Amino acid sequence: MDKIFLNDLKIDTIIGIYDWERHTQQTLTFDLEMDWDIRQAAETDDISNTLDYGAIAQKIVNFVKASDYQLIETLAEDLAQMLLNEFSIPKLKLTLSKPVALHGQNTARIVIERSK
Ligand SMILES: Nc1nc2c(c(=O)[nH]1)N=C([C@H](O)[C@@H](O)CO)CN2
Repeated sequence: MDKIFLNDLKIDTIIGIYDWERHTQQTLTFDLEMDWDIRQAAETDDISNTLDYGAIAQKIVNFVKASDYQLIETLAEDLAQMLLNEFSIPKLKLTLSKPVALHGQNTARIVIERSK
């Protein structure tokens, strides 16, 4: 299957389980891999025959900015379900990365694959 990628989408939002995280925005990074057969779009050169990654990016930004989850798991799951409902994506892989300070500056990351 062909893939359409949307990588390195950085969005500030409220996320986390600790008191300070409930009033301080943090920058999350999203990477999205979407299954899509690109041949019809390539033949017609028509945006309506493909997944518009610009429209998808805008939906992700709006969704994440309005959210205030505690866990990255919940955000990833709800975001994936929203994308499957709003767009004709047959299957997606979503990577969500969050900066954390555990032993120096680290990155926590979650990767989920979901399909319709
Ligand atoms: N599996 C998870 N573990 C942790 C999460 C999480 O969302 N999923 N969150 C935190 C804190 O919010 C942390 O990110 C603050 O730096 C800790 N563990």
